[in-house]
Amino acid sequence: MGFKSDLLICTTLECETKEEMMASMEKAKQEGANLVELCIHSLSFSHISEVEELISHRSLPSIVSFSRSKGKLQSKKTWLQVLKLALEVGVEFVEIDFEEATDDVIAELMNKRSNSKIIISSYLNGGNPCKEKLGNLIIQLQFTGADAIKLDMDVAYITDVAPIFHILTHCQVPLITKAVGDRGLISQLLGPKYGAFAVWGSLSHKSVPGLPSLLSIKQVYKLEYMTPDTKVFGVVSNPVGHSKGPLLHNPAFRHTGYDGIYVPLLVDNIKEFFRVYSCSDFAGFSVGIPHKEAALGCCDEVHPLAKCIGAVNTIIRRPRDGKLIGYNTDCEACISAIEDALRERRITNGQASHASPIAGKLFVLVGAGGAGRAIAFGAKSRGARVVIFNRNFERAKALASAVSGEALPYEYLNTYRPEKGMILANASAVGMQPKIDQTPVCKESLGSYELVFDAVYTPRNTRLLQEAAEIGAIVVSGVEMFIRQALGQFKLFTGGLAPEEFMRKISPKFNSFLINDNEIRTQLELR
Ligand SMILES: O=C1C[C@@](O)(C(=O)O)C[C@@H](O)[C@@H]1O
Repeated sequence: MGFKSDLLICTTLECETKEEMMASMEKAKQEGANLVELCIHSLSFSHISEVEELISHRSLPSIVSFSRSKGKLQSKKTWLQVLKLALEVGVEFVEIDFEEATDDVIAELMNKRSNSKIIISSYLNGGNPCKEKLGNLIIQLQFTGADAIKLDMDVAYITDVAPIFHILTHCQVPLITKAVGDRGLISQLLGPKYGAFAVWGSLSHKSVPGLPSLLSIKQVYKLEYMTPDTKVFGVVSNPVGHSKGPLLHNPAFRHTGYDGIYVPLLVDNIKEFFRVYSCSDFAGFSVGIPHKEAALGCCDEVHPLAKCIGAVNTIIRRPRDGKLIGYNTDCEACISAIEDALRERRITNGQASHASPIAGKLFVLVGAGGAGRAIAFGAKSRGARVVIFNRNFERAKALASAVSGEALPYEYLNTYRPEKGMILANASAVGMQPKIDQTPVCKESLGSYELVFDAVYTPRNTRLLQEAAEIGAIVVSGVEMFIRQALGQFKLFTGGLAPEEFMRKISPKFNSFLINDNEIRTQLELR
């Protein structure tokens, strides 16, 4: 893997006082930034000498920017004075808005500078501009004679980011681009692949929609290692922020020396997503809620198990012909985790047998979405009797008929106790972060279950699992299913075996990663 040591990792500092700005700069440095954007327009200062002091004492290479439209009514004179002063002090970059960049201003700044570079920036509001419009704007920006140009644009959908990659590849001048908003995240995470010389991140205490944290850039994605050949993988989901996929797959790629990156993909329309991101670089995908069923229709070929389940959680782009092939790794992941836990108990009790410990059992499933379908088919394939509860009764009935099971009205779930020793599997989102105080089945009803499984893995120990453990049931966490389905995906993504021991070793860090700095260090030491 190549090392792009010259990648600039930047964060924007908007602070009221010089002292705050200095402290934030220090923090940015600790979190891995090697460049900061000092927004002078956010500062309250009574004399320009304060700005001079700030710039002279900067602890990181800096971009001095001063947006007059966002500023605190400083006059044009102050504005120009600040920019010229920054050049005199020898700051690395000075940034000006395209609207302010008249020929006179540019000439004045060019005359003043020695080694500083001038960035001319523009903000494009309104989403989804066509390639031509973007191309024209870039030409205009280049025409100013700037050393680098910067383009921030609002995006409404993840597919609106694609033109950014196009212009990054074709621009003649160093280009910085940012797609603003939640759906713009990949503009930073994949930018270096397409030639971006700088990426933006946020400080850990100040999350900004659409920006990765500086810590995740350095520790999780390691963007400085990205090359044009890096293969792109990601989890197509909505919401996607809860996914621990990036924390598992990125270190696993590195551990095995595979040149890939795995990113969160916040997708609204999955068909459109695959239509737009159709090049071979986008090599493989995990599919999460609510897209697992619709994903089936996006594939050119579907593995028989996934077809039978009616849900796809893994898609790879076949290198030889670019076709999308769908798989389901959820089914085996969940059922084998439940079987292993039951077998362990049987072995402890001296009752080991070769048959599936699920065979003949009453298997109570909550949820009939993509994950629920995979679990229902898995349970049926092992000879269980499947009973399905789902808020939407029609969906429960449809799934029950597909697995020759029974659907019961959701209201009966809490009183359903036909026999002892049943298995309960929650495949609904009840209990998932942030609603962690919720549970699909009340504690009083859990006594009839020998084993309780929860597909929810954020948090690791859901209320359902806590209460099941309290009454002595065997509990199987969604983390186990998550790891197993990811092991299957890794194999499909890379064609090689997944580093299981390593992936298991890093998974206990999931809950605290990116929250606590010490945890991140521990994670790093593990690698
Ligand atoms: O259900 C899940 C979880 C997941 O969506 C995630 O959160 O990373 C990834 C999917 O592959 C898997 O089937």
